[in-house]
Amino acid sequence: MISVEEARARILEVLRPTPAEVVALAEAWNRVTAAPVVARLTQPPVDVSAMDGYALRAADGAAGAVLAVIGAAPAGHPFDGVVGPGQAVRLFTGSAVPAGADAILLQEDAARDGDSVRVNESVTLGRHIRRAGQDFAAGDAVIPAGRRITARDAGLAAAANHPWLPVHRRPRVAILATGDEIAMPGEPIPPGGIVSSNSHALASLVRAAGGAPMILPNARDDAAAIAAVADAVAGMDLLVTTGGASVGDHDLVIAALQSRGLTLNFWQIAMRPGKPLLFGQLGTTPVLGLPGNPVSALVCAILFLLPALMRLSGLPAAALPTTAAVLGSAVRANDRRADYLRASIACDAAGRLVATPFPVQDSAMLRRLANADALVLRPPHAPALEEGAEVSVIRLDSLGL
Ligand SMILES: Nc1nc2c(c(=O)[nH]1)N[C@H]1C(S)=C(S)[C@@H](COP(=O)(O)OP(=O)(O)OC[C@H]3O[C@@H](n4cnc5c(N)ncnc54)[C@H](O)[C@@H]3O)O[C@H]1N2
Ligand code: MOO
Repeated sequence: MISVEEARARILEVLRPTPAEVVALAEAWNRVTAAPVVARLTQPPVDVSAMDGYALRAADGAAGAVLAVIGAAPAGHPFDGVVGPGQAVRLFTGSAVPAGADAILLQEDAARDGDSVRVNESVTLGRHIRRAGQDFAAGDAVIPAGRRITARDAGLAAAANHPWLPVHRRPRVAILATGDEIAMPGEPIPPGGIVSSNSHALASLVRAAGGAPMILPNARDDAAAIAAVADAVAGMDLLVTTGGASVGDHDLVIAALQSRGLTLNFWQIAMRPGKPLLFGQLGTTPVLGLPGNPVSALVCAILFLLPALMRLSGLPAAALPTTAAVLGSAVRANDRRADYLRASIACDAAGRLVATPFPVQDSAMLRRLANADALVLRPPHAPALEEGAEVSVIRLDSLGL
């Protein structure tokens, strides 16, 4: 059994970002840039006023001075003359500062009288002038490659005059649930069977991470049925299977896919829940085989599928961030499998995060997982800890999953 860290590294080593496609800026939110966004213009393009008021020479702007108003320059209508000594030009927020002027007299600090204006408050050289290029200059890389476009980035790309952006194609992820006992929600359930929750949970997770999920029809515990998916997944960026990964007589995923050329990179990791995780390559399609137990499948998806999707999407791939918390109840010493305990989170009077693991940690208890706020990390062979001891947690609430 390999460690969680080695398993993640082996997965990320194999995966490559999807190729680029060009999308309209309106569609670019949450996509990942495939090239730096380079400004196609300078912002602001010229020196502009940050306030409504008058442009003048700072030397003329002492309190009590009276200046001749020689014109006006509304935003978008630059004044094409020069502001000379003793002169001022009316302007507004966003107006280009006319040649000759080097200060702004605020409207509130001025008294207008026909063609002249009186300075009531002395001006300061350069104050209230936004310099050309103060935000960015043409040729600046304003957004790097490999960044998920936020609403702020979309605004920045627009300001830099980009109607389209090159982004990585959404990773296409095929999802296959296996098992004679499972039925899709709403379908007839075989005797003693259960409804497949994994396909929908995983599809939602893939979508949340910016991927395009494709739920395949469930495969029975039958080698030929599982092998048949090899044809369906050509052209997918990843095949995710659930179930049939353990050691039972009906756990056929590895053997069935090996009959279609699967090369196994690893099988079984030192982790709970999720020991029977497998990873390999089926033709050009990487295969991540998750355990069937719903909690195991989802915890493994959080630990391995999310970073895999980051890599495929063109993002820097990394383990999920952890947060420090204190235990709300004691935990036992751990064995050789890293444990990820489902826990609730609260804040104590001192403002510390308190993580309280649920007393029962069965990997079939999906409701518990859905209600968990965090996973408490218990490294292999970690000692027993008392209530109040420090632990690392992965916040599930902030992942939006
Ligand atoms: N003798 C051993 N038995 C088991 C071992 C072991 O090492 N030795 N490992 C256990 C661990 S740990 C896990 S996890 C499970 C995983 O087994 P599989 O990946 O082969 O999963 P299945 O046996 O097919 O199913 C397990 C469980 O999950 C339910 N299931 C399956 N698919 C779905 C689905 N799409 N949606 C919801 N639930 C699903 C299935 O009905 C079973 O109850 O093996 C242990 N056994
Ligand atoms: O690892 Mo299994 O995932 O313990 O139930």
